[in-house]
Amino acid sequence: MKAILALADGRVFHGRAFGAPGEVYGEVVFNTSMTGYQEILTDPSYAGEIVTMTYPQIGNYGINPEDVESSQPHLRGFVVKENCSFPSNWRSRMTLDAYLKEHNILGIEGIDTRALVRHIRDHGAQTGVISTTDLDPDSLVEKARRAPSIVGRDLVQEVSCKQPYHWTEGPWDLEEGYREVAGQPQYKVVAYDFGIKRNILRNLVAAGCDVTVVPADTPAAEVLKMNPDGIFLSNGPGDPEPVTYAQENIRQLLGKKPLFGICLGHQLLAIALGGRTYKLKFGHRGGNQPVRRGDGPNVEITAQNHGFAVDAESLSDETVVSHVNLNDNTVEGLRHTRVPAFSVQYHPEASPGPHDAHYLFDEFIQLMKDNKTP
Ligand SMILES: NC(=O)CC[C@H](N)C(=O)O
Repeated sequence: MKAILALADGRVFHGRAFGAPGEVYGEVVFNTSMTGYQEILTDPSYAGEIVTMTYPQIGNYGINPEDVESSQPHLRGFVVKENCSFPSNWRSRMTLDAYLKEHNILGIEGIDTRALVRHIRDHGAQTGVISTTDLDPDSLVEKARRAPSIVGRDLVQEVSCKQPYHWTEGPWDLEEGYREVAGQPQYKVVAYDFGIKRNILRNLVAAGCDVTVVPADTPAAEVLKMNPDGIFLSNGPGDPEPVTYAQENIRQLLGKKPLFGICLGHQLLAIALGGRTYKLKFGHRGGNQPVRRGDGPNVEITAQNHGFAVDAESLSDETVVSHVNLNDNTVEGLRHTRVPAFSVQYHPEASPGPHDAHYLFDEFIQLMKDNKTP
């Protein structure tokens, strides 16, 4: 079946449909990870986005029930050069095509993804439409132009949990799969779910935390009533600016309990501290983004997935930029000098990606230890 991807600026790509048929709009972005498509599909941070994979063949190790970052895919559409119909892996249970059909996600293959990515790099990430029902390029470009932009929309409400829950699953292991962690947890953590990835929760459990996940709009007072040792601010989709209730809650929590934020959590913390965010031209999405830690020679290779960033100029004197992206000098981490709060724009939990930044979970533990009230 034919399918078309049309961008708001008029560029059109013809391809073949896989996954579910239909029509969707979303912010067209690209991810340069060579593996990890299942984790990418199920990362709630991609809600509202049409994701292009730069690696030319996707789906070759199939779909297994373990490599998921949430219970279902969240992205709007999936763009690949070649979708592999004959996966080979001992854990594979179904093809990518069958999985996307099951979850009603549109895929388009046979796209010159190199040309698409170069176009996005030159002209910026923008709204696009994938369709199998309307094959008129002019009509699709017009639909892409009229579709809502990712800027200014609160997508957190679409993905956050509705009720609090307790998380106990630890990291994956070849022999046993995901396992519980032995021993009594030492630190009570409340994790705000702005679209949280499971591997963050698994890493917190592995670091010795008793983790309760709460909905994104849980009032600060309610969180404080639970008397946690630390509060985690999760990753999540879309523009941080309209998520004002979270910014307000974070403002109220600052200085009361140690705070650790990742990605959207980092952006929301920055806004709560008086900073601003802005939309990057085409974002950072992939598993090999170099980040410099502090002023020294330490460089981490990191997993990233974001389209917005914190404006360094907007930060107060009390907020230190702790990490910088070596590709474009954007802010990758911050730390408050007076109250216990720090955050990173990238993903120390990887999944998919390198584990260089795993030490950040230990830093959160240390911060909770230093601030523990007897
Ligand atoms: N992974 C994330 O949390 C992404 C943060 C935010 N949605 C962005 O695109 O910048």
